[in-house]
Amino acid sequence: MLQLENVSLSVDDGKEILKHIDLTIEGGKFVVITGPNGGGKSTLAKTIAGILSPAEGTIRFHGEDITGRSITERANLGIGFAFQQPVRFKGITVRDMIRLAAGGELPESQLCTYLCDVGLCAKDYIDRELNASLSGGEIKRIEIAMSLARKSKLTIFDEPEAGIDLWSFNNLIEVFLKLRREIQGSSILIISHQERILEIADEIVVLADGKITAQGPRDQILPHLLKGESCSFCPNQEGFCHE
Ligand SMILES: Nc1ncnc2c1ncn2[C@@H]1O[C@H](COP(=O)(O)OP(=O)(O)OP(=O)(O)O)[C@@H](O)[C@H]1O
Repeated sequence: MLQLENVSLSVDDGKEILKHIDLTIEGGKFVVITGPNGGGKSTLAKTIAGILSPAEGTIRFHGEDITGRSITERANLGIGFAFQQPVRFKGITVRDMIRLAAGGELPESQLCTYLCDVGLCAKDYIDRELNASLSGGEIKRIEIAMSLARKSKLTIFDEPEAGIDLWSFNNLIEVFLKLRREIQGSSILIISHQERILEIADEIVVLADGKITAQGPRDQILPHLLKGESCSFCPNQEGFCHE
């Protein structure tokens, strides 16, 4: 479904953030990318979504070369991205945003289900404006509800657990388990450090120092991540891939 071949990305000062990444994500898979802070995970997610452009390499989605495609074009092709720090829009309600994400009208009951799934009481939130009065955790959950409504072929979540309280985190795991049951031909790519999210992955990818240092089925990779304090997948053996 998604193929990255030899993808590299540098920032303005010449620092190489992604180094020759080869990665394939098959349809119907729930894939978690983990690794030490600063390893390049968010940069990789943004490169797949089209927010950042690689200096070299090719990105293919369903066989089509999308390397030069914009974020909007990729969204239209079916790549959805849930931001680590979601944007807030003045004058637009939660209802409007979820409908926009779904691409049209939605029965009220379905709108409410998306909000309930992320632990928000629909009657309290559906007509709220998406503005600064919402807390970081609330807006994050709304962003996840929008991703559920979008039903993209590939949905990318960058640290969905960030800023979410423990009760909502338990809910979030339920949401991902539900998504995992329902994905069929679609795929989910999650950037996360959380053991409970790693535990429900089909595949785990470890990214450290801009390189993929391990990749494989959860049962192969997770025991190594949990084994010791220092992660055996870190190239310098000093980083901590799992927190
Ligand atoms: N625009 C930029 N200019 C300079 N350095 C950058 C830029 N963007 C990212 N970096 C650096 O690239 C590295 C990778 O950043 P990235 O946010 O992708 O890491 P990450 O693996 O998602 O980290 P975390 O787990 O802390 O969220 C970091 O060292 C970061 O400081």
